[in-house]
Amino acid sequence: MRSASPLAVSIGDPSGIGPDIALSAWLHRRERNLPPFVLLADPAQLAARARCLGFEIPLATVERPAEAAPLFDEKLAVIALNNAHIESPGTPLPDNAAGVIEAIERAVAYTLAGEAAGVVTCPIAKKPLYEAGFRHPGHTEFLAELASQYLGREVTPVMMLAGPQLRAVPVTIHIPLSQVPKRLTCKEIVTVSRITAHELRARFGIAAPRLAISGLNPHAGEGGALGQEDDAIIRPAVESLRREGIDARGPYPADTMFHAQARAGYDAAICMYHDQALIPAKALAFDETVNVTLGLPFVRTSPDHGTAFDIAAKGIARDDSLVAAIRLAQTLADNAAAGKA
Ligand SMILES: NC(=O)c1ccc[n+]([C@@H]2O[C@H](COP(=O)([O-])OP(=O)(O)OC[C@H]3O[C@@H](n4cnc5c(N)ncnc54)[C@H](O)[C@@H]3O)[C@@H](O)[C@H]2O)c1
Ligand SMILES: N[C@H](C(=O)O)[C@H](O)COP(=O)(O)O
Repeated sequence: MRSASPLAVSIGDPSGIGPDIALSAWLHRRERNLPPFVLLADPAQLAARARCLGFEIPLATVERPAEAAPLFDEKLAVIALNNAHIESPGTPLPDNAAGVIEAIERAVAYTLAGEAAGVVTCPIAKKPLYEAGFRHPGHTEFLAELASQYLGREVTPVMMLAGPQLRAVPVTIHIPLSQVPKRLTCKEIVTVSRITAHELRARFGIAAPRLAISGLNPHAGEGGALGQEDDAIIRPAVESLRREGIDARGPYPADTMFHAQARAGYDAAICMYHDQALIPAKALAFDETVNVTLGLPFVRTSPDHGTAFDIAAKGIARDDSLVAAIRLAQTLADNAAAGKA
C-alpha cells in the first residue's frame, strides 16, 4: 500500500548540486516513475538555478505537503523556507546555513506529523554549517537528535549505504580514524547490528537477515599478532548476537569480505569505521547507492555523494543516486504503511 503523502526533500547546501539533481529528478519523473515529492527550498534560488541549467520547470509554491501530490505531474511543488538562500553555485556561504538547517527540520517535522511519507535529504557541507554554529558531524547525528527530542529518549542512529550489490553499515561514523579503537565497544557493535537486523526484517522485507561482521585490523588481527580488538571486542559481540538469535558471523578480514562470492553470503556488512563501509559501497555503485538512516522513528534516505561544489550549476551532475534515494524512501514508507515496520 502506497502512502498517500509525498516525500519531503530538503534542498541541502544550495551552493552544491542539491538544486541541480532535485530539479533533474522532477524533470525525469515520468520515465523514472518517481513518487510525488515536495521540495523544502527557496523558490527564487531554485528558479535561478533552473534558468542557469536551461531547465523549464514550473514551480508551485505551496503551504503544506498535501498540496504537492495532486500537482506533481504538472508542477514541482516547493515549500518556501523562512530563511532565504543566496544563489552562489560552487561557493558555499555561511549565510545560507539557517535555510539549510530549516529545510531538514521542517522535512522531519512534516514526516513526524504524518504530512510527509519520509525525508530525503540532498547533500550538506559541514564546514559552512559549523561556521554558522551547527554542531553535528552530519545529517545522521542531527536527525538522531531531532528523533530523541520527539521520542523523549536517546536514539542510536545507524548509517547504512544500500546499493544493488552491497549494504554496508559503519559502527563508528563521523569520528577521526585515530579515535576508532578507543570508541569501538562490544555494546555498540551489538546495538548497531541489532538495529540493522531488525530494520532489514521490518523495513526491507528480509525475513532472516544474515550479518557479516568485519574485523578492525589487517587479517582480523591474525590471532592477536596484528591487533587485539578483533578477539577482545568484536568476537564477543558476534557471540552475543548469535546467542540472541541473530545470524551474525565474523569477525572477517575486511579485505576479503566484499568480493562477489563473499557478498552472496550476507545481507549486510557491519563494518567498524566509516571508510571501511563506504569505500566498497561507493566503489561498487556510486551512482545507485543510497545512504539510509536506520533506528529513527521516520524514513530517511539521501544520495551517497556530497555537495560536489566543483560541478554545481554546470549541468553535469547525475541525479541517479537521488532518484534511487527517492525510490527507496517510498518503498520503506510503503512497507511501514503496510505494517511491516
Ligand atoms: N549526504 C550528505 O549530506 C553528504 C554525503 C557525502 C559528502 N557530503 C559532504 O559533501 C562535501 C563534499 O564532499 P566530497 O568532495 O568528499 O564528495 P562529493 O561526493 O561531493 O564529490 C566527490 C567527486 O564526485 C563528483 N560527484 C559527486 N556527486 C556527483 C554526481 N551526482 N554527479 C556527478 N559527479 C558527482 C564530484 O564532482 C567530485 O569530483 C563535504 O563537505 C562532505 O562532508 C555530504
Ligand atoms: N558519511 C556520508 C558519506 O560520506 O557519504 C556523508 O558524510 C553523509 O552523512 P550524513 O547523511 O550523516 O550527512
